[in-house]
Amino acid sequence: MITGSEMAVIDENAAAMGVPRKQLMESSGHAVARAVREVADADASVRVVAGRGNNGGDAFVAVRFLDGFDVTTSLLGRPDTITTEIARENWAALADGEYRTDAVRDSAAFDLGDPDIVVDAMLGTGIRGDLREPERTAAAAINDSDATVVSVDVPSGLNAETGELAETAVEADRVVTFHDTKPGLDALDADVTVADIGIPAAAERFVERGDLMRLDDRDPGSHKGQNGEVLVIGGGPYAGAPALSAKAALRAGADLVRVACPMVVGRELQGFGEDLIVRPYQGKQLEPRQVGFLLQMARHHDAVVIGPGLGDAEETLEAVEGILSGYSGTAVVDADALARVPQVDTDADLICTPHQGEFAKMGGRVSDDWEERANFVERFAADLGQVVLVKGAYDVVSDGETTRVNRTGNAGMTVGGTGDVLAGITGALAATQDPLDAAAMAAYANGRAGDRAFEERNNGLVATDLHDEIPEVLWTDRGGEA
Ligand SMILES: NC(=O)C1=CN([C@@H]2O[C@H](COP(=O)(O)OP(=O)(O)OC[C@H]3O[C@@H](n4cnc5c(N)ncnc54)[C@H](O)[C@@H]3O)[C@@H](O)[C@H]2O)[C@H](O)CC1
Ligand SMILES: [K+]
Repeated sequence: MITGSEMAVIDENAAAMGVPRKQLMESSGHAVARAVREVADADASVRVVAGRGNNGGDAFVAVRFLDGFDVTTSLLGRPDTITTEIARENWAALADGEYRTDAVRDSAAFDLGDPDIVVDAMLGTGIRGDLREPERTAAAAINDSDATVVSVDVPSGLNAETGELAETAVEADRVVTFHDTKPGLDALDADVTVADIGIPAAAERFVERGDLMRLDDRDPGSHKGQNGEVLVIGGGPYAGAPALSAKAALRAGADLVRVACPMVVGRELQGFGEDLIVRPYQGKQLEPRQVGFLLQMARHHDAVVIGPGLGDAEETLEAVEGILSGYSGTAVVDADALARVPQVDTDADLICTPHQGEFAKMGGRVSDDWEERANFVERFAADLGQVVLVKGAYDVVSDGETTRVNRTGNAGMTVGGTGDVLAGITGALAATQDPLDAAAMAAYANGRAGDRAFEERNNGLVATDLHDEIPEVLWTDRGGEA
């Protein structure tokens, strides 16, 4: 099962891989036509009732595959208000092909007639709220008629995000849904078929620009509040690492980032930027006596990043264990802090970000072959019950069930500090997103930022170069087409 918004992610990934949505629409339309042929007698009359989005577009395609039937296509609205280019093109193809079409101006002008079959293509995954006019009147007419109703993707009125059915929803006899079943379809008294529309498996496996659509405010799946507050627990032997993470978190959209660090590096850390809020504690390194204070702070943040620059002193790692075992929010665990993850008992949702060496130390199996590595990481994540992101030329992200692979990034990024940047981006995204999605998007964004920096700096790239590229990658450069 897949929600409408996750479908849009995969769709965009497919487009990024050279399979544009118009091609998918052609397959969708063909599948709808096949379903109509299955229920239609040779002399059946077919009435297509289409909305102005891509759900309607699928039906316009279907009409071209129904030559020989008595088909009339009604568009609910003016042709120039069709919302997407590809739906408009397929509508125009009907007009140019002398197919029988009409555009319904308002509900008073809608007359269903008495067709044998209705193709319900008013609303698909793009629905918001209850049916408005003229869709509402059309749905009532469809439900009053004796026609066999074939719904495209979902019955108009079913919300593919929540599975909720509007009171005025179309009552379908058959549903042809695409790629995978959608929430709510199971509960219907209808014959549901899932049509393969040619989305490459890679569009789900690999992280691509479509994954970043989850950051879109208009995403119907997102009920995220503000953009989150992140606490970085790092520093001691090193001051640069937590600064790199914290700045990356800010660039990745976090509203507030605080860095808790030993007093000895506090001033140096503050020197890295006025945007950083530094909360120094006594001592030269993290020790168990700070656990209480840090846990209290952590509770007031949406996500914690723990590890950058902490070092591996025994007291420090003991304190890490104390923090993780007392914390129940979301934490990104990086660098030396990773060592204690396998033995800690925690209620927190962890996102562990080891490179291959750290992963091996945690007990994971490594491999040079990314597919084999993906299997190893998946099993390790399943045993651990946490999200694991193993960095490499191909990053592997898994929660033990779903495993994603990221291909962005380049050899220039082997320079120190890029892992700290990744941890910071992951923390910012984990403040508002599901942990697995956050890790996948962060790996993609970090690599893309590195690729953009590499274009300018080549092998002279340094970790701070990535910071400036992050906003562009996350919010401007992610493409998207209708
Ligand atoms: N990979 C795939 O699954 C593919 C699916 N396709 C089909 O595209 C639709 C989704 O298309 P989209 O354009 O995003 O949205 P809709 O057509 O569902 O609706 C948008 C349209 O409806 C208006 N609207 C929204 N809410 C309401 C309402 N409550 N009442 C009335 N009107 C409403 C809105 O303003 C827009 O005009 C998916 O379901 C598939 O059928 C593609 O073929 C590509 C592959
Ligand atoms: K529909």
